[in-house]
Amino acid sequence: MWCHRLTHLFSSTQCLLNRGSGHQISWQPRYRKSLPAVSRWHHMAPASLNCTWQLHGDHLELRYAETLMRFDYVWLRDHCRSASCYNTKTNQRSLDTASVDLCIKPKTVRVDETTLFLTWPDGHVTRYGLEWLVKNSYEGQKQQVMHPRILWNAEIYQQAQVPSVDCQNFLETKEGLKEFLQNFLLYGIAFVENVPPTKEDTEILAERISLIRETIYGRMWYFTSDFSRGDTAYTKLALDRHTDTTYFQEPCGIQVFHCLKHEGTGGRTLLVDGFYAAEQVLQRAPEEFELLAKVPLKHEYIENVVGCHNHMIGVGPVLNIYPWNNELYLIRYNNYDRAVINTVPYDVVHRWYAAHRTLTTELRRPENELWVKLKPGKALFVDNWRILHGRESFTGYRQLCGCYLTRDDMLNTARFLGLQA
Ligand SMILES: C[N+](C)(C)CCCC[C@H](N)C(=O)O
Ligand SMILES: O=C(O)CCC(=O)C(=O)O
Ligand SMILES: [Fe+2]
Repeated sequence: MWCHRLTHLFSSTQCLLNRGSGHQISWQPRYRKSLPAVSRWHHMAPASLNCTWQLHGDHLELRYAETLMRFDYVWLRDHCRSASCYNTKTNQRSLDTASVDLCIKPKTVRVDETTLFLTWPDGHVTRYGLEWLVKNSYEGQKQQVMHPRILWNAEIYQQAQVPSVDCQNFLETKEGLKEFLQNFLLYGIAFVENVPPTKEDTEILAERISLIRETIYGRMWYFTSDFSRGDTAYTKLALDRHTDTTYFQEPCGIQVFHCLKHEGTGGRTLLVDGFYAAEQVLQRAPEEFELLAKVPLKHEYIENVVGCHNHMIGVGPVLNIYPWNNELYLIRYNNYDRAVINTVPYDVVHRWYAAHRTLTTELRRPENELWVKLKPGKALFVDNWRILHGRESFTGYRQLCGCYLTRDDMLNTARFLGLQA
């Protein structure tokens, strides 16, 4: 039995992390035919009594820092950090993994206070720091929070009183940028204030945290209700909550909105934390959560207006989770752009509709809705992999500008600033 440990670093309603056995999307490791185990535990000198190890037919078992770890022998050879196996200047592997005998076993094993030493049949010696092993082992990874997040409904978000960052502070100081990114990572939305209301200034903001992802809508876009493009966004109509570009194989990571002008009524922006809603589904109906995470669907963008002919298709489940720790990382939800369902048989389709309804009910709870009125000078960054946006219908002239950004490069900036991302 493969055990998943539940890790509670945040309360369960606040964090969608390692969910463990409650939710059965996990994978089973394939065991090689095990050789008889050597069941003699090795204890270390008094100084390191907290480390014990045991050699098995196909793996090494190591207990250190209250973590029981199991290492496959090929893994231990493959990750060798010696000068001939790993280039510390480039942080790249030099060892050709394909040259490792899949039945390899260490000839000798030794552990001192800090280090595990393995000698291989050809005499090569591999050293691992015990701390490094804890950090990099499967078991150690599972105990770590990958992405700290605060899941929110309107009340949680408002009570948190997350401050907007001042534009100058954001552009000119490391602290301003770091505070902004920390909030963005935690909540999936963040605001910058006192931005000059132009497309060019919005572009400068966007480039401070990531790279602009150019799409069929251009690099920086401007839009009004002129129906210049074949999409409801270019009208005055209300738009229900959704994520954008669900019809891309990889939906855009971040969306930036800056309202440059609005002379009229309505047009407020709706924001809903998709991960909070998904967490509610997981708590109430785990089998429906699983279905939403497993059934692949198509989303489609078909446009035929003067000068714009586009047909985009993206396939993927509504909820995307990392298979190894069940962490949710992307929600793909857009009922407008969802294509014909022809990837699932009829009986699964029916259960899928029921699961989709459960999620929709959560997403539509008024207490989960955060309404904001975007004004010139206030730029909004939305994590399009997590937060749904929508808008109220409006009257009058309204002009929005913005762009999409890549998520990887935002994470890169965050890591550079020392944030966990
Ligand atoms: C943001 N901008 C106006 C450029 C594009 C809007 C794209 C709308 C599309 N239905 C989607 O949800 O992806
Ligand atoms: O008009 C708005 O406020 C947002 C429209 C929209 O959903 C979009 O542009 O992606
Ligand atoms: Fe949108």
